[in-house]
Amino acid sequence: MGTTGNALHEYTKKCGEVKDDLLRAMAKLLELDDDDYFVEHFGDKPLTDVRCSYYPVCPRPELVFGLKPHCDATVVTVLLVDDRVGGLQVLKDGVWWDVPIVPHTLLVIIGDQTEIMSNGIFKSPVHRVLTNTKKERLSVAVDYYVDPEREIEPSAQLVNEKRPALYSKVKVKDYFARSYNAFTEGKMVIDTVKI
Ligand SMILES: O=C(O)CCC(=O)C(=O)O
Ligand SMILES: [Fe+2]
Repeated sequence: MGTTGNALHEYTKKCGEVKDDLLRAMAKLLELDDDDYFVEHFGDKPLTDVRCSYYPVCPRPELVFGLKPHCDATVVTVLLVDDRVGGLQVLKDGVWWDVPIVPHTLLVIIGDQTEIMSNGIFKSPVHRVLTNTKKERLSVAVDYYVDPEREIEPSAQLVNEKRPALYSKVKVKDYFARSYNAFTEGKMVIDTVKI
């Protein structure tokens, strides 16, 4: 591995520790018996990928998205956003909100896999990136996924009479397969597992 490869390897390892700490805190918050509930769900062969995105200057931002609306199919995405230019927005109650830039901070986006496992208590937000007429923009996203050969479903501890399972069990690999089509068609893949 070259220098960039080493740096990326170190970076994803460190981000991995952040995401495990965060997922343990989330399991605690949900009062699950096991704080490692989410962490253990990754399985023996979890998938991690890194997406480095470059958004060039765009003369007509009203016509072109940097990245169109979507949800991440991850457990969580750890995002290093450009601290010189905004553009990331999240959809809440039908309104697009700018995600503020906080320098030297990692942004964590909850992904679909956490929404499913938490039976909808944690939501995977719809988000998008706008283009900018003056400044180019960079981001580095580290995506953490459960082992594609495993299945995910709502935690039994978060399913009861008052709150039945909101999502059906799905093999991660199958979820990925649907995810690409959904993205190109502008649909949300999580809707395909909603009960
Ligand atoms: O570039 C960004 O800030 C967000 C990227 C993103 O949403 C993604 O890669 O899934
Ligand atoms: Fe995303």
